[in-house]
Amino acid sequence: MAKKNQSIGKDIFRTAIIDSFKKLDPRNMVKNPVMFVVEIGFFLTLLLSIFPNLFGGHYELSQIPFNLVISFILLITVLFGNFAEAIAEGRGKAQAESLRRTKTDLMADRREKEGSYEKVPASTLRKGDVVRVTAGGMIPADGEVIKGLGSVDESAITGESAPVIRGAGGDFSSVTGGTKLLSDELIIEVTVNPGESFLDKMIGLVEGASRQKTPNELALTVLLAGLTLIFLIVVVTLGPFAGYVHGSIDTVTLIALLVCLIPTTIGALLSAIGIAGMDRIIRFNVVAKSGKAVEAAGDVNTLILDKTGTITIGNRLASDFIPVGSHNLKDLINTAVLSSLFDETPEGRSVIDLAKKDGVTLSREDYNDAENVDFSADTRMSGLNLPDGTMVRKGAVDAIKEDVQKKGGRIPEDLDAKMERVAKEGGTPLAVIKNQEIYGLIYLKDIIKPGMRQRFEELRKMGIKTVMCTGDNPLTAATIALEAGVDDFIAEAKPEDKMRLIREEQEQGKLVAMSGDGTNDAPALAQADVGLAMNTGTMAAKEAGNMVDLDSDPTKLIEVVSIGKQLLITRGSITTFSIANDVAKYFAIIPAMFTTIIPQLQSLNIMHLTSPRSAILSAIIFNALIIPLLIPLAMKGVKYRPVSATTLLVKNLLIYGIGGIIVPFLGIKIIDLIITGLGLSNI
Ligand SMILES: Nc1ncnc2c1ncn2[C@@H]1O[C@H](COP(=O)(O)OP(=O)(O)OP(=O)(O)O)[C@@H](O)[C@H]1O
Ligand SMILES: [K+]
Ligand SMILES: [Mg+2]
Repeated sequence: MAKKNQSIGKDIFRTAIIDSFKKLDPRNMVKNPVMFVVEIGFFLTLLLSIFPNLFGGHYELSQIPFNLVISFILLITVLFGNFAEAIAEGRGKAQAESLRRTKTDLMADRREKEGSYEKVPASTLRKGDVVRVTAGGMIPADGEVIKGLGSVDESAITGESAPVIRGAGGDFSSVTGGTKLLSDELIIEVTVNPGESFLDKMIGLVEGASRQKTPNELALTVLLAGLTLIFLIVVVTLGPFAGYVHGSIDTVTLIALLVCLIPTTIGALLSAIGIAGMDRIIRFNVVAKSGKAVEAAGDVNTLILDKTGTITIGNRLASDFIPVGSHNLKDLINTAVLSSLFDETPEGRSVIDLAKKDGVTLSREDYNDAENVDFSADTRMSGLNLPDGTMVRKGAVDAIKEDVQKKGGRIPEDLDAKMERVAKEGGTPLAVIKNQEIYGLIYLKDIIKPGMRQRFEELRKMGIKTVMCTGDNPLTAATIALEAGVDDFIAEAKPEDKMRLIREEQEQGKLVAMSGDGTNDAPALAQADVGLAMNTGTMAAKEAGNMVDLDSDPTKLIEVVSIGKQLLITRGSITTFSIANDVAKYFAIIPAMFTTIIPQLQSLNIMHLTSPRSAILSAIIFNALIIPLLIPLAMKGVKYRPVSATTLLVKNLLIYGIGGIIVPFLGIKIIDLIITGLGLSNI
């Protein structure tokens, strides 16, 4: 989607400038206490330019140009802050615009009560409606495929041109309105009402319309407001203090001092940093439902991944039939096909396909009166109940064994050895039963995605623990876990086990991220601090998670974590810089203010600025200029490499702390020289 427009275009720039002025509205500014104080400072200095003796004191005509200049610089400071926020928002708005263009007026084939189909505008479709889409047609609304299988071009949403398979049953059943069916026919049940579609929600998210301060941002805002209040008290008491030593400091100078001391740099950039972080996630084709989710990603300690489809390719196909006990291959294949006759999962269909190669096919029509039992992650079985009471199932070996034992059946002696052989190769064995007789195994093959080991290595360097959580048996799980290089694994996990694992980690004070696509993953996705749902997954999963990956690549959690960390580090670095920065301005202004009153303070005047007024001007100009200079850093983020948290902290303190002290010394001195050169040092 957004990959294409990464640069900031002319339009965004122009809109951002206009928005910087609109944002001057005090009702908006009050949300940012630090910058609001600067705005109040602007109004006061402006008033004092017009009425220099507003607060008493003696009227000096020479005061007016100086007051005006200070007032103007304060206005510019506020505008710079607003511009930073506006430009960060602008990119999102541009992306929303391009998404909106993909929303065209579609027509839909809606099923009526009598079962016939009628053409209606897609905008009238409601939750529960059933529509038919044929090859070449557009999918009119978000929904769940209830019949059929076809390839879909989702490039309008994901930017990926490779078609994806969508079909009934399994974890690939959800489709998105505005995408195009390339082959076959799908019957789809609409899952959303008008205006609530995935695309609508995405537009809202990238536009930032629903953006709220994250808890971290809120905490930092409170802290910055506290600092501002402290400096306000300090500066206000300076007046009487000067009076005590028989001097006086004019109000404009005090306001300039206050603005220099309060953390305006971070105050101005805080919101832009957050928006830019969200934006970076979007450019990775991940839609985050809140900024909080992105931040949580930066603090994640434990990553929970499922095996099938995340660590492995996930296209688990039947590759062999292995009879056990006294049963022959033919009987096993027949029973396996019977158990899979109505199983729409990729596993089920692959059994039918493999049997066909062995010359065994059964027709669904002959079994119309059989009762179909769908696969569920709870039972870990699927199959049929025939009208004569015969029960046919295939499923996870431990689940089948338990079932057979409950019915008083016998476990064939060679079952375990044969199952182990499959599992040790990383395959998934499914046992096949008719009533209480185990006929043999189906060997489901899956392979590990390339590059997984490396990615887990990176995560380890970041101090993140990876746990594979699978419904498969312990042996298969152990094989895959070892091969992929995860830190830990849990096997034979039911959906509630995933959730329990997440809770246990959270109870130890850890932040947990997981990715998932199935309906069975939904509770865990909701419980996790970061729940990354796959776009190919079911609606339930997408709704439960707080992020959706449009490319449906579960390993992207790794990038999401990096982006989250980068966001936190960027904010931390600029905060450090901002506060360190203010220390330097203190050294520029205080001596300048007091040297006439208390000559002893001359020893503090280490910067040797030309005149008190030039010192104040230089400091406040630097204070304003540093904001736009840091916008690129706020937007792009501080570079992040996987290293331990302490190394990172030390490094950033050195760069942004010490840098934050040195840079303004140089900057203010240079500005002072320029002002002096221009002959304005005694304005
Ligand atoms: N269509 C099916 N019919 C019968 N049994 C199945 C079917 N699909 C999977 N199984 C069995 O149920 C088990 C659990 O499946 P589930 O989808 O919950 O987890 P998984 O896909 O193995 O692992 P993961 O949680 O890593 O995705 C599988 O390991 C397999 O043994
Ligand atoms: K400041
Ligand atoms: Mg699964």
